Amino acid sequence: MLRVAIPNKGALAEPAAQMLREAGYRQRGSSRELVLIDPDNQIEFYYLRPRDIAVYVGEGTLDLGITGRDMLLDSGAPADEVLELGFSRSTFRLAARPGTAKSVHDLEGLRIATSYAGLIRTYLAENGVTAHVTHLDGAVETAIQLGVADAIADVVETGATLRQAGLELFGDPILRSEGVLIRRNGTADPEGFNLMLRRLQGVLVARDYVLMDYDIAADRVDEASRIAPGLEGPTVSPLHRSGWVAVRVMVPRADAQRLMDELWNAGARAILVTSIHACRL
Ligand SMILES: Nc1ncnc2c1ncn2[C@@H]1O[C@H](COP(=O)(O)OP(=O)(O)OP(=O)(O)O)[C@@H](O)[C@H]1O
Ligand SMILES: O=P(O)(O)OC[C@H]1O[C@H](OP(=O)(O)OP(=O)(O)O)[C@H](O)[C@@H]1O
Ligand SMILES: [Mg+2]
Repeated sequence: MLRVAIPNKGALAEPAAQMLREAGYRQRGSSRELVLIDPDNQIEFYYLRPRDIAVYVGEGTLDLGITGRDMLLDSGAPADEVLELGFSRSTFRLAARPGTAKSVHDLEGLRIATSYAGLIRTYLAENGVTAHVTHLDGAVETAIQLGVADAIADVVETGATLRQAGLELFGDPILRSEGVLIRRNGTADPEGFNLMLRRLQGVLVARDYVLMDYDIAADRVDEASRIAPGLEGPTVSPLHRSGWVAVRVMVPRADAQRLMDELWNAGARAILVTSIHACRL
């Protein structure tokens, strides 16, 4: 059986389980379940703390895992990212009270609190800065108010938590993170790995793309295909109306409205957009 680590709580847990369900895997019904076997797919899912997942996968105890890129790199575990999953997007950034610092170089000799000590130590070293790093489990924004730190390095999504704490971002973003599928580096593909990869890729494509159908005069297909080329070129079928064809093409969901406008201007009519429920490319 393929053994796969899934985050049991936090920002990654629900989107990871949802993506696996969409990929046709069983997921647990209650947060009390720590292990779930999906016999149809020959997979054991282990629900673990997101921070521990890279460690288990890096040691080879588990074959694959879903965690955040920031957690993977912070752990230093010998595991590689194999697929970006597009959820739990965040940026790892420096913040402090206004006026404290303008860049990482202003942190010389100061105290920095973070849950990602590995990441920040590497970043300080890369920038030739020596500072005191204090590791905290969470709620690091409060460390400044409590006088434990002069600056923090933390995960930022909307920035609402920082604003609430009266803090400001400074310096360049350190890392852009999202949920990722990971595996131990330098090992042979575990049994069932390629199947899971293809299924997850299918979910990503089904989420990001829509099908666009339209009718158009045959002599304008080339022009329309330049507007919406599709992944592997459009499918063109004959229509009863002479000189016209039906075209089907996959387009990014986010571009659908703009492409419909442009295709209309290029002579396309009866333009329809349909969601993709599942796919295997
Ligand atoms: N508010 C957020 N929005 C988007 N992604 C986030 C957010 N907070 C954390 N993440 C990302 O989710 C992943 C897991 O972080 P999370 O905060 O859930 O873990 P944790 O702090 O160990 O768990 P917990 O907060 O439950 O103790 C990380 O990759 C992080 O970048
Ligand atoms: O930019 P925002 O949208 O405000 O999100 C960022 C916040 O979310 C995370 O906290 P979490 O809820 O995971 O608590 P934690 O600090 O205990 O990990 C992160 O550590 C920030 O505090
Ligand atoms: Mg957290």
